[in-house]
Amino acid sequence: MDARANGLTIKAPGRPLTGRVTPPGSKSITNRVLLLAALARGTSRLTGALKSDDTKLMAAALRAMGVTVEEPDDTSFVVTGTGRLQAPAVPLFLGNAGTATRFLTAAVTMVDGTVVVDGDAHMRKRPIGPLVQALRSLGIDITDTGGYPPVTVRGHGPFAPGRVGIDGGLSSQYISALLMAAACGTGPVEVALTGKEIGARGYVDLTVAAMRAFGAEVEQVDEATWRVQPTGYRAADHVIEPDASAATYLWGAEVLTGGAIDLGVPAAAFTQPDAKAQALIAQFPHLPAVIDGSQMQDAVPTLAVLAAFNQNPVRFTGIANLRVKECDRVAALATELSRIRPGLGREEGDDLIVASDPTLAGQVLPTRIETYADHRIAMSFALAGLKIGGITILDPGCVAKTYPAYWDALASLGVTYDEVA
Ligand SMILES: O=C(O)C1=C[C@@H](OP(=O)(O)O)[C@@H](O)[C@H](O)C1
Ligand SMILES: C=C(OP(=O)(O)O)C(=O)O
Repeated sequence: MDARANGLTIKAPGRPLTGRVTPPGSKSITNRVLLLAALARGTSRLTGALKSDDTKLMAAALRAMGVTVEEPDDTSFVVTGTGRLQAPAVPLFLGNAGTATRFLTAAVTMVDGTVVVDGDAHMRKRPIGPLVQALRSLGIDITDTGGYPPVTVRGHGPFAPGRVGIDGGLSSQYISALLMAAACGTGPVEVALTGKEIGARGYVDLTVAAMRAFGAEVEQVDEATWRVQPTGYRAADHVIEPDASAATYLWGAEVLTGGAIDLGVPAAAFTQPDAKAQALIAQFPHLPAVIDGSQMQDAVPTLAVLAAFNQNPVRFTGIANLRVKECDRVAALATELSRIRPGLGREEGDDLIVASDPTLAGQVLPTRIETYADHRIAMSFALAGLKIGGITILDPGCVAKTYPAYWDALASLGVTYDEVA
């Protein structure tokens, strides 16, 4: 099996999938601790790390700013920082890594010099305006391109003490970015939410936990305000937990095939928000009629594909910001589900409605699934291929963003593929 193939046609196994597959390290935690270790003075050993497009781009950007990032093995980074980032000689290219792009946009304001933060054509369509405006309100000289990358920062040192408001409605990553940079300020900084409730608060909790692990003092003053003390960061050794979003595909494969897949880690041990999806996945084929996806956003593609085989239809709510992820996931899920069987998925406002059809299982429905360069569309629709014959996932290599070994992991459970040239 070659993930560089134009497509992979999945052969429905027709039997329960059993075996042991440990998901790779968490993307969210890896990219947080890479940055925090880089901002610390001294050497930090990060183990259990994810090595994928998103984390390699983060590591490369940090190297370009004078940080030593060594890779002694496939799951470790050893990071040696000086407590300062240097201005890079060329623009930082961050592909379609939202975490790296947003986190670094705030962090590079501390650099003495000009930094351009840029991404690929997809990232250039993902909004960054609210973060840029918040940084500008702190007196930072920063410009974006109509609300999108590339962003140009003329850095002049750490944040001054004060308060910064941020609307995290489009992305919680803006809040995480400000919090992580704030600990390197010259005095206490308060980060306050403006606008309505954010999706995925759990990602901010993840940020606070990572910051504390590297010596930061951050307290949540109230529901909408965090106060960060100017401690800077202390080098630390850190064990990164497996990726909860990656785990959802394995939990999904297990319930869809009636199998038993040992992830080597219980669902309750994850601290990432997507682990909440496990309690829903365990209810398959009786998923609830309404699922609020706001606190488990990256798990929604997994749940949506499972919903197609559920006993009752499912409406997904709270997912408006799935429209500004790697692709418009609300539209992509509706379109690709309906490619399998007309009407299987549809949009209603920003909700996604998945019509359930348990009789899909066992049918042969030759379908070429467009993946829109979105790893989660590829990985979730592969689950449909476990039950339906003829499902082809186009551009299967896009899983390299967060789970390069995905196709091998399914193969290790006995799934086979035909390559489409
Ligand atoms: O902070 C993080 O690690 C992430 C936050 C979420 O994004 P948004 O905050 O942009 O919704 C999530 O979708 C992304 O995969 C990872
Ligand atoms: C939205 C995602 O990624 P990011 O925002 O980190 O690019 C994701 O991995 O589903």
